[in-house]
Amino acid sequence: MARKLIAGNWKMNGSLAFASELVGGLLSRLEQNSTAADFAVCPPAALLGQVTGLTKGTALAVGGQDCHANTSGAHTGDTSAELLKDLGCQYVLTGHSERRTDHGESSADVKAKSSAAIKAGLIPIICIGETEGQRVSGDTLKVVEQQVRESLPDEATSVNVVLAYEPVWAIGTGKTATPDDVAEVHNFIRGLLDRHFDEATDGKLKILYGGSVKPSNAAELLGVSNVDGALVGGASLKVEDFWAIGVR
Ligand SMILES: O=C[C@H](O)COP(=O)(O)O
Repeated sequence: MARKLIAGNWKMNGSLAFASELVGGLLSRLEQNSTAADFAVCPPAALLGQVTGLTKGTALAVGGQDCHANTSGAHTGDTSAELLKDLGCQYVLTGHSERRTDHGESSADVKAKSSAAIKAGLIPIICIGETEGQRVSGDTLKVVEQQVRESLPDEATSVNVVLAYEPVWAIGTGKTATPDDVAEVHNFIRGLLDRHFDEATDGKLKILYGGSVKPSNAAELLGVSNVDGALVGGASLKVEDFWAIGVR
């Protein structure tokens, strides 16, 4: 069975001391245990150099939270995928709903960023998901299909990208999609991907679930068919909770 990926998105949280403590805690647990899941952390850009320094040569992967579509240039405040790769990252989040909302990122932007990530040798974790209004209107599958189709870059294969289904209404709210909700969307995405790549992508292209994942609901959510891991926000900020989500 393919290993699950448990990725922690720290969002705009953390400090030098926090990163040192959290990463240290994860590394000591990884050294002392064999796990059935792979772990990754996605700290804020300013902490990436410190974190990749701590994780170099270990089983803990690191990802950025965003990258620019261009390789370099006059883009104040942005970070290129090349620099993330140079720092030692393996992943980068693209299209997180907070970036789609806070920074007006469209799926076309997400596609361009994901393409840049692949070209730089990173695996983009491409985030998609419907808002509460879209779910209530019965548009969930339509929205998810459009986001998948418009966000997947041309360079995508079943092994160089990861998708993360994050219903926006479940992010940071404590509301969690039911296992049936998650199964419906993940099975639907799997069907889309199989048709898109003209191959059975099962076990290769990972589809993560994100939205209020915590130790108490992780086993149930990670047990749903076609859930290949989790993208964890709040609960990734406590080493015991993040570890407990991946090690059950
Ligand atoms: O990227 C992570 C998601 O936005 C989930 O955040 P949350 O676990 O705090 O709901």
